Amino acid sequence: MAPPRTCALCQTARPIVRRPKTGQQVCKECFFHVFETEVHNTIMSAKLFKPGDRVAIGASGGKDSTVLAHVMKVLNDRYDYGLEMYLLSIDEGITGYRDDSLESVKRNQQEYGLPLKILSYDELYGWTMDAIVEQIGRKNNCTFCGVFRRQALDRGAAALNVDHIVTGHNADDIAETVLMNIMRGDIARLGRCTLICTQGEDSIKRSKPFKYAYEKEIVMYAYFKKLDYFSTECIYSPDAYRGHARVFLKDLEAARPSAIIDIIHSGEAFQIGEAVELKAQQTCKRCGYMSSNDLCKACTLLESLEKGMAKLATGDRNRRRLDEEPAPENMRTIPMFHRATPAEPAAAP
Ligand SMILES: Nc1ncnc2c1ncn2[C@@H]1O[C@H](COP(=O)(O)OP(=O)(O)OP(=O)(O)O)[C@@H](O)[C@H]1O
Repeated sequence: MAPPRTCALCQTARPIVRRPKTGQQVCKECFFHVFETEVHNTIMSAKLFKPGDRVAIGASGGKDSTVLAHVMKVLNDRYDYGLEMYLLSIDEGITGYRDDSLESVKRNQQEYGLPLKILSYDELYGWTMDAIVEQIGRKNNCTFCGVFRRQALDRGAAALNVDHIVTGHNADDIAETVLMNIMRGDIARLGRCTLICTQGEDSIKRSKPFKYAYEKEIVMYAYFKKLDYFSTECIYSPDAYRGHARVFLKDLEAARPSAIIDIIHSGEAFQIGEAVELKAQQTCKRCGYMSSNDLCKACTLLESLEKGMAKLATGDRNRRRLDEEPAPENMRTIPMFHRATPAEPAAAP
């Protein structure tokens, strides 16, 4: 069938893309507009922000967060959200990967004129991912990185005195997570993973304005807008199990593009029974970060690194050996978590 001569939306210009989400043939300007408008509608229907909110954009320099920073700026100006926005980057200390992607973030910072704060694992934990991988190897290092990043983002946000972090998690990421939680039988997480906005007891709000944005459309947007981003995958073997979910999802999407949204809706529709409620939150006895045990996950993992026994930290089998090993005298610990209150002045980025 010959392609249509005019854009399905404006009926005037020549179509140049076929929207992966809907199959519509649209022109470049209409594609930008419909993509931005859908994100705006997501933000409005979830009531993510109110005027005056201070919001940190988790900026990794990759495609999703680069497009997020751009679109957040466009929408904040176009619809007068009244947000005070910051870029927040965590430097995991991965040579040849994060150092390069942070250069993209710095260039974007110049272009958008948003203040940027970079917080490194090295300054917070005394360990870079390069050093962690040296001790633990490539298997399971994602566990350390994920736990450390989550806390680092919260601490960076507290230093900026913001109470809301937005991340570039997209519809594909969320659908993959739904599949992974089903495959693992993790019903408690299944109930939470489709939420557009999460907030622990005293934690900082996190939200995902790209919850319904397809990865393919994000890539197209970045390409046609000529955005400056870093496109290499992490050199320390991305999460293998997620990789299987990703391949499976891509196959489903090829057969039926709505599969991504359908899986998200299925995840949302699950009713979570009382028996699978998450453990109650308290604060870590060592660093004050929220935790469901005496020690938070980051302190536990850091202790295992300091004892030189990090390989034992990610499985339950050898936990006892790890707990029995005395802590080294000069063991590094994470500074006390202190959430700035609105009355306090924010630290300079
Ligand atoms: N080092 C980091 N510093 C700040 N934010 C981060 C960092 N790593 C991840 N994030 C945030 O978490 C989101 C999801 O991260 P993930 O690791 O899945 O990367 P991704 O899907 O490749 O996204 P991106 O393309 O933005 O890197 C990112 O879009 C970003 O908002």
